[in-house]
Amino acid sequence: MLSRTRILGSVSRLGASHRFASTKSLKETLQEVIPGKQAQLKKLKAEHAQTVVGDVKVENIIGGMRGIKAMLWEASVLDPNEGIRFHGLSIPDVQKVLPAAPGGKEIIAESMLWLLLTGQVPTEAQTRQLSRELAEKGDLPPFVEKLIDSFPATLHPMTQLGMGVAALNHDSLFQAAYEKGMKKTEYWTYMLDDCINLIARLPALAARIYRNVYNPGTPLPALNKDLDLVGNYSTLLGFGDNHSLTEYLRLYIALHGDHEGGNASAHTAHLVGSTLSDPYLAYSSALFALAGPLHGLANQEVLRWQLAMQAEIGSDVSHEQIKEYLWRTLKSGQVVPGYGHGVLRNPDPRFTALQEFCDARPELQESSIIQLVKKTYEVAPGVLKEHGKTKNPYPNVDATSGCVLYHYGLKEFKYYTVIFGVSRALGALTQLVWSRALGLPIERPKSLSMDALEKLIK
Ligand SMILES: CC(=O)SCCNC(=O)CCNC(=O)[C@H](O)C(C)(C)COP(=O)(O)OP(=O)(O)OC[C@H]1O[C@@H](n2cnc3c(N)ncnc32)[C@H](O)[C@@H]1OP(=O)(O)O
Ligand SMILES: O=C([O-])CC(=O)C(=O)O
Repeated sequence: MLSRTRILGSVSRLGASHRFASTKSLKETLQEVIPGKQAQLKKLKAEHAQTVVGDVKVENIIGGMRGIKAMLWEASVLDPNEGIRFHGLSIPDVQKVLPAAPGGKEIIAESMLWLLLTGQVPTEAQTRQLSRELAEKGDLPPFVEKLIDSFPATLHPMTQLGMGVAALNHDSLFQAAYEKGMKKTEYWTYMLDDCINLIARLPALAARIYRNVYNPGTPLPALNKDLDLVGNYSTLLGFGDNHSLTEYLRLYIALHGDHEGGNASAHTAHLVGSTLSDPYLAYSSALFALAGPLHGLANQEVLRWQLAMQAEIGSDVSHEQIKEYLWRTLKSGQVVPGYGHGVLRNPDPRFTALQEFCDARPELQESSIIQLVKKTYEVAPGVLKEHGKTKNPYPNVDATSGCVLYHYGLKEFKYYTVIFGVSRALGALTQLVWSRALGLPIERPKSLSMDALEKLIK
């Protein structure tokens, strides 16, 4: 593990303005940081616009653009072997330096958001100030409550979340200012205001969906202005007195916040936002990408698959029995959910951090579902290597994220991707602010038909 001194070094390596933040607000801090980034981009354009940093092969074009370096994304970069770094900080680094909730130990959404947006580690006071701001802005407009309440309980929670987020654009400050004719230099400030308002409203929106689908008629408490975002979310879900689950949700939501720009949800937000669509519409689109089983929905699929395994072969199973079950899944032409990755080539450090959370808690050590996930991890990479298709036979974060929720009583696994959706807003919305601050253009890559491609090859 890195020493605190080395982590502080890593934070300060980000530049003179990226040391530990002062007493400034989030907007004031960004105001200070933005000119330096704008100058960096100007220099890159002036000195390196024609510098070649990679080449494009036919396999990239037909292979989902895998491997092409094609987007600017400021808050995080994913290394295939080491995993994600947020402004240069690894997961163990952020676990050391980012403020937790009062009485808690895990990173919270606010401190992660501050780091993602500014590249700085917030002080305790700044974190609390942001928590209060989010709680004060967190109520839903009554028409959105009515809209959500009108959905049938059988409508998938992710569809409800995406529709609710899109409807919140009724109040978009960015869109209103655009209609009035704001200057390009003002884009980012309205974008920031919208992004903060959206993040603030996600707990009330996501919890209302949970209440309507799984506990209809149960009253929803008012937001507590002294709680952090996830503390409030957990309370609204009905788990506020379960400290372990609340802490787990804090860690889960902070760690899923950003995974560089090319993943399907973040990229969707970036693409839609590049048309100057407001952040509610951009993030709503991202949520529908997250709702696919190869991406965010895999966390629901993992649990469904592990429970089916448990129902078929029992809880106290041998490695050999799990191997046979894995082979049955593969031979039936299905993917093993929670394994493989588009970029990672080692176990996902988010998976490792969530496993460490389990290892530190005796009640989780005794949980049959958590033990089954662990045993599966012990044999799945070997089976997937032997199967020989996937480039990465190791677990991704979805392999473990749901089982802790399940153990602590949040058992409705069709809801799990909504929690991921509350989290991914932190990174996707951060980049929308940066895209507007840097004046990035509309995204428009070149496509080719197979005939056009063959012509090019000749
Ligand atoms: C938060 C997240 O989004 S993390 C990802 C969550 N998704 C999952 O866990 C679903 C299971 N995993 C997968 O489907 C894939 O590994 C993905 C979608 C994550 C990555 O896809 P790719 O980058 O295309 O993976 P890769 O290049 O290794 O795929 C090569 C082949 O291996 C297969 N493969 C990849 N992962 C798996 C798996 N877990 N089980 C079985 N086969 C797999 C692919 O389907 C592909 O088969 P094909 O040649 O018949 O089309
Ligand atoms: O990076 C990816 O492609 C998928 C992923 O793990 C994420 O979005 O969190």
